Amino acid sequence: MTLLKVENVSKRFGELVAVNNVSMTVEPGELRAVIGPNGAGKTTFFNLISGFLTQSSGRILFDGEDISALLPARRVWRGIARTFQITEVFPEMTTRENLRIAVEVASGYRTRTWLSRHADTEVQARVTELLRQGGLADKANRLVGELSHGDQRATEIMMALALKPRLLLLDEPTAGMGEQETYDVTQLIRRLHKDQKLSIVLIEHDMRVVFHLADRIMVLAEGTMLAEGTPGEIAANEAVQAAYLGKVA
Ligand SMILES: Nc1ncnc2c1ncn2[C@@H]1O[C@H](COP(=O)(O)OP(=O)(O)OP(=O)(O)O)[C@@H](O)[C@H]1O
Repeated sequence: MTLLKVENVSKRFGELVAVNNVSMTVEPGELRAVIGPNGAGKTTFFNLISGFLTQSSGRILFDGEDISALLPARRVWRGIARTFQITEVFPEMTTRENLRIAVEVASGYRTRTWLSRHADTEVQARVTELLRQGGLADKANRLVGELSHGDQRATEIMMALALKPRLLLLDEPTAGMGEQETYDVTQLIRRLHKDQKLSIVLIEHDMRVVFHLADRIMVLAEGTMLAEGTPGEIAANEAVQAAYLGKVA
């Protein structure tokens, strides 16, 4: 069954139509990129999926159920997790502590004052697994604020994964990063997608990242969907070249 179905969604801010009648489907295990020039409506589109904004019209189905009216937290519990353009971690805490908080929240232990030995062992095992998957094992005891931008992003992504999402939304995961960090974060996303068959939608400006990762790409321009297709189809699309890729080159 289709995992995410966005149907004819629009978002108006007064006179401005930031997202104009956009539809998109994401199948289980798919990695979908959303690209487009500045102000195209990408972040607004993400905010509609995650529930930080409510659409002016249209609807959003997740796993066949209409989630259009659900608050963000409810969508998280349904299985939609997201990261932000600006990394959201606790810089004064270690990588392990950051992940531990996320695991405790995900397992409902965060509100308890005391954990049984069994629960504690379970949490620790999950944290260790996430550290390993995120390539962070050797940085487990470092303060996150002292890590490279790429490792901070990896920590944030693994915190989102602690929620065991069925859909991960990544808003410009390589924003502001140098070559090496961009490469490392791209490899991490690729691993999560390929090894864990995680369904991912990502907004990304770096075309090398997009064409390396995406199964399918949707191009937004001025709030409307300009094109949709495989990386090959998008690269060959003249409207896209004219409106977007041409400007980048
Ligand atoms: N809360 C808001 N109120 C009013 N206008 C908004 C709001 N959020 C976004 N917009 C406008 O909607 C349009 C789309 O913005 P959005 O941030 O979604 O684009 P974007 O494609 O993510 O851009 P960028 O690549 O620069 O992040 C822009 O014209 C923006 O100014």
